[in-house]
Amino acid sequence: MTAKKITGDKVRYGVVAGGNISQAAFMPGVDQTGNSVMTALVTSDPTKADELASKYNLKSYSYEEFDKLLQEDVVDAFYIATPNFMHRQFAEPALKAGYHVLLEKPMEVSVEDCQAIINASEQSGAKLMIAYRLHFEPATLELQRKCREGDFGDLRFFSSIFSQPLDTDNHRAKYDYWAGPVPDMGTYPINAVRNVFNSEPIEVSATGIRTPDRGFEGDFDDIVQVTLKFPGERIAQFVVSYTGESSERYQVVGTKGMADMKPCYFFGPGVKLKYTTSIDKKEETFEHENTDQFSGETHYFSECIIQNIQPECDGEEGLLDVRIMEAVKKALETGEKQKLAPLQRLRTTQESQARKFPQVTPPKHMIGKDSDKPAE
Ligand SMILES: NC(=O)C1=CN([C@@H]2O[C@H](COP(=O)(O)OP(=O)(O)OC[C@H]3O[C@@H](n4cnc5c(N)ncnc54)[C@H](OP(=O)(O)O)[C@@H]3O)[C@@H](O)[C@H]2O)C=CC1
Ligand SMILES: O=C1OC[C@@H](O)[C@H](O)[C@H]1O
Repeated sequence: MTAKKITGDKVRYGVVAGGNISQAAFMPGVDQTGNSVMTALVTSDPTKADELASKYNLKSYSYEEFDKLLQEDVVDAFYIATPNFMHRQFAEPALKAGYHVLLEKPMEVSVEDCQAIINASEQSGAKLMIAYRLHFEPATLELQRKCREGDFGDLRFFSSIFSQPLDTDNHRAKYDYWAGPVPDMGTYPINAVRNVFNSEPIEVSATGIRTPDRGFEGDFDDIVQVTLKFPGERIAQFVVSYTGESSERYQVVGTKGMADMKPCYFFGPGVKLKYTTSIDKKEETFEHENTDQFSGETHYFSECIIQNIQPECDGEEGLLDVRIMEAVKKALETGEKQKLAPLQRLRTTQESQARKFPQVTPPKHMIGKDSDKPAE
């Protein structure tokens, strides 16, 4: 199969899974991109197949009908937002069939699965992008560029926290490590520090704990501390948690100055990512407008499809994060430091990727079996 060519002026998207992030963030942001449109929904929930599909004027399909959809001319691309362990199940056949794929983070639950998804994309030439919404967020891109250009001197260390209390009903609470806080939230500090240092870690160590009476069905540590050693004697550490109060921050310290970003990972109405720098003891704060990060990533990916450009946050970027998560898992299981083969990725975030779409208002209520939960 060869990659789908766009015939109209908009990329037609099929949404796979109508969960929280699809309903609250991706779907409401598509219209204002101007270069993207939704035409199909793939869901296991009959209420979503009916009500969510009609809200956006979409053709709906069950998971069992996915192959049928691949044979029809209804979409050019998919946005896949199933739980992590189901990403390959939809991404691989879609890419093989020539459909472009915007795949939610983390890319999958093993390097082997990530590689299979990359192979499928290379086989047909269809574009693959991992939905790293912060790769299109102006404050993030600006700070990462300053770090790499030496504004803070020789970067020495990175430190971060990301915490969010998790509802015991959420799918993340029911499985193993791969639905736990390291793949779910650790993606953010891991991806941030790789782009801040423009480098890949060579050693990983980790400690995890389980909060007493946490009420989660799944077998995973709910608070995890990770240390990453980078070439050039640089270090990064972060803590992610499903049981602490919501909090997020990262700090980068160099020989000449430092940056402190807070908030740094989240999105949504009113969330303005902001950072303060301190260089030669002079403090300055940088705050950008609140942007719709989902519209931004969708606009960029559609542009890549239309103009035949390899997306910056492609499958390699996703795999390199999952490679670290696999090492964290081993470090937690064995209590031992894990070595990673030295690697250097040739691409990194670019400020030209910034997109400034106004934040859309998410719907007040979710449709379907998740409807008891408020849209975030
Ligand atoms: N980029 C970002 O900022 C964010 C990314 N994400 C990523 O998006 C993905 C989905 O997350 P989110 O929307 O929060 O998850 P939800 O639990 O809210 O939704 C997941 C959806 O997947 C479908 N599904 C299919 N099989 C299962 C299963 N066994 N258990 C639960 N759901 C199933 C359901 O959709 P249906 O009923 O339609 O079949 C369900 O509603 C994850 O990979 C996550 O990491 C999540 C939040 C933020
Ligand atoms: O942005 C995010 O923050 C909360 C997480 O649960 C989610 O999966 C993640 O992508």
